[in-house]
Amino acid sequence: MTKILVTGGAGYIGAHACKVLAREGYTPVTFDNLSTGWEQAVKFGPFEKGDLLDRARVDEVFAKHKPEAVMHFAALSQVGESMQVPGWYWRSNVGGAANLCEAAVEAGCGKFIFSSTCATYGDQDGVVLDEHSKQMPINAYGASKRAIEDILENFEAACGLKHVIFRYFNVAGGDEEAEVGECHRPETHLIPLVLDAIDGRRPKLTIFGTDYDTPDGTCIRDYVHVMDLVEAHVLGLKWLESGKDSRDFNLGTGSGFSVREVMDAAGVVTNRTVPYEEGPRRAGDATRLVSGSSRAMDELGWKPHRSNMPQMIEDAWRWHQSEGYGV
Ligand SMILES: NC(=O)c1ccc[n+]([C@@H]2O[C@H](COP(=O)([O-])OP(=O)(O)OC[C@H]3O[C@@H](n4cnc5c(N)ncnc54)[C@H](O)[C@@H]3O)[C@@H](O)[C@H]2O)c1
Ligand SMILES: O=c1ccn([C@@H]2O[C@H](COP(=O)(O)OP(=O)(O)O[C@H]3O[C@H](CO)[C@@H](O)[C@H](O)[C@H]3O)[C@@H](O)[C@H]2O)c(=O)[nH]1
Repeated sequence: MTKILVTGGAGYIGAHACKVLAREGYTPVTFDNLSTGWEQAVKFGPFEKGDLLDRARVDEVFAKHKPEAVMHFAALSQVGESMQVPGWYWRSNVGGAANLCEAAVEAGCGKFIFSSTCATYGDQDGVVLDEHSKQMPINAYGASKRAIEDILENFEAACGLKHVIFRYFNVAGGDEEAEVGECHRPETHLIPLVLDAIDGRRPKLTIFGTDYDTPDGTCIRDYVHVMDLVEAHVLGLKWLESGKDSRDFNLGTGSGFSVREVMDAAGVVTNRTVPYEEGPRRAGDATRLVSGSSRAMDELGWKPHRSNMPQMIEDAWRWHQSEGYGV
């Protein structure tokens, strides 16, 4: 079976990608240092423990498995943290990606699918964010991802490495069977934190900023279901397999939800109230990030049919109430 090297396959999105790749007849080979991931999440193919900054180890894994393509999910990915330790983000995300591209090219692997982010667009309130929008990141995380997009352009020009770049908006929800799910420790993402507050795992949710220029004063994001998102990656893989050119795609739905709207929706789905307090803004947060693009739907034939707020919360809630990875 065709092998795909999945960096970050022990993490939230990477584990869901492995599940869908296996379902589609590929063998996902997870490469992960377990810094924020879980060995228990690696269920659908072999596991190779390693760090992308360890070039010899990356080479070893390419030589052993000879993957047809790379899906590169591994990264440090917290906006707030990136503003506290920017050097770590640049070193790990950008250095790791450069190593991975070089190793892929030297091993004769010519297809690369990359998890980028709408955080590369920065804070452009009122602007529809499509693939032509200017990229002006306002935090170190987004800047490191923007730099990796440049690396991919350079590797294509210099070595012919073909790529698909996916700029995700906010990823939420989980596998319908709850075999894998969102498990960040510490958790920083809004929906799992809202669910933690609802079921008493945390005393309350803190809303980061209520003075933004939005109808209810809280930040607006575009949420996309993780299973829809990883299905787009399989379409991206098939795009490259069919010999098409490198391409970038936003992955969002075009609908924005404020922090308060997410809390309200979670209250309805779970039939509970969300204990909360209002707090100050978090450094690096953009006011509004909503996709204005249908390129993935038009060109890849992507159908994000689970990406509605009640379904995403329901799937996240199912995982939340399960034993998860037992951690
Ligand atoms: N979660 C979101 O809403 C979202 C939105 C936009 C983009 N993304 C991107 O999607 C990707 C996956 O995000 P996630 O939420 O699944 O994160 P995650 O933290 O759950 O998964 C990342 C995985 O990468 C591994 N990893 C990190 N650095 C590594 C290194 N140097 N070498 C080897 N393994 C390493 C971690 O151990 C972890 O298993 C990231 O690139 C992130 O930037 C996520
Ligand atoms: O306790 C919390 C946590 C979050 N928020 C707010 O909720 C929104 C969403 O925050 P979060 O879930 O942390 O996601 P983002 O900071 O938007 O970042 C996510 O979404 C980005 C794309 O928008 C990805 O690139 C990142 O990897 C991913 O972490 C933001 O306005 C936060 O300020 C709160 O008010 N309270």
